[in-house]
Amino acid sequence: MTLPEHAPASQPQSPARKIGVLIANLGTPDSPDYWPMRRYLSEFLSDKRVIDYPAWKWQPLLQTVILTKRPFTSGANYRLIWNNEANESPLMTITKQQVAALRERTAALWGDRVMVDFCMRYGNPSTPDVVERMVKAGCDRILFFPLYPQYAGATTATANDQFFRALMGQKAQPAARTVPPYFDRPDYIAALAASVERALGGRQPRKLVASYHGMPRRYFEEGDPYFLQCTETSRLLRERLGWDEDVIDTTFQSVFGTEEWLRPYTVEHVAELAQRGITEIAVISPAFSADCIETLEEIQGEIREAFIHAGGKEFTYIPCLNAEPDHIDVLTAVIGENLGGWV
Ligand SMILES: C=CC1=C(C)c2cc3[nH]c(cc4nc(cc5[nH]c(cc1n2)c(C)c5CCC(=O)O)C(CCC(=O)O)=C4C)c(C)c3C=C
Ligand SMILES: [Fe+2]
Ligand SMILES: [Fe+2]
Repeated sequence: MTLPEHAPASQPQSPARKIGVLIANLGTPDSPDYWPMRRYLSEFLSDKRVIDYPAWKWQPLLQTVILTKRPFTSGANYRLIWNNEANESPLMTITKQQVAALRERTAALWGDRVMVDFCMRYGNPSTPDVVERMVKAGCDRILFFPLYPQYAGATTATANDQFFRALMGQKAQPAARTVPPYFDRPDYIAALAASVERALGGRQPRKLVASYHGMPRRYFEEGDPYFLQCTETSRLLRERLGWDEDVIDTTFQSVFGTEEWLRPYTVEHVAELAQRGITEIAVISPAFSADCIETLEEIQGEIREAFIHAGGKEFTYIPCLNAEPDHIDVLTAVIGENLGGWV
């Protein structure tokens, strides 16, 4: 290609046009030590989509009280589950496995025209860095896929916000699409049901607790559809399993701060179940596409202990869909549908 005289020497030779599929998850600290934990939590908890108090009110409390103590307590929890071999959190390891599996599938379907990569909303690899890499590799179209089955302002919307902010920095801005929530897709529900059957060997438990990450109740009252999408996932899962209405309970975990969050709280609910004589339960966590600190430490630690302490006997944790082949099938199908007209 002949460049016009005024083109800078560094002008890129237009590389082959590609389509980027950018998988996004929440993020995770680079290490469980104090400063990486503090940096990560500060970025996360300064996000207005997560904590919506005015900065003048929230930042002094966050930067002094909360970020003095929480990096130590959260760091200790991350240490319990850390993948020491790869020196990263389980969320990072599983996200990499999901992306590796998706690359195989997309390569088989669309060859090297489609490139798959991942970014995190907080921490590394950052959304702007990966968008930049995709543009440099020749992507003139990007499909952005926040890996949350249920929409929440604090997860899907803030990931999308960050993606669009990253695009603001691009001179040659690619065309962009975002993937909608998939909480009610029959193949996602079928993959959840299969994970229940795998973990329980096909038997029906006395109670299956579907524990979703919580959020302040006020966000729901102000219009966030997360609660409704979670209850719909539970209902469809129960129907798919063919179980009676009282077998699955929907609960919410990970309460943070002093406001009322979505109820019932998982930790209280499992203790009540044990006290009512329901001493064998299974717990699934459909809002997480990958096992993370909230499932590996909170559910399998704190929540399990609350159940046993209240008289519970058998607590079965059903792992997230992670890089299971049927989960990768679902994600590939979602990608294929959302690439309509591009491939
Ligand atoms: C799956 C959906 C999620 C929603 C909804 C959500 C809302 C939300 N979260 C916080 C505060 C914290 N969340 C933390 C961890 C965390 N949260 C999600 C997902 C959702 N959050 C994931 C996948 C993770 C795990 C990340 C990992 O590295 O494994 C934490 C940090 C953990 C800790 O310090 O112990 C906090 C804090 C709020 C306030 C909120 C709703 C507005
Ligand atoms: Fe969270
Ligand atoms: Fe937690």
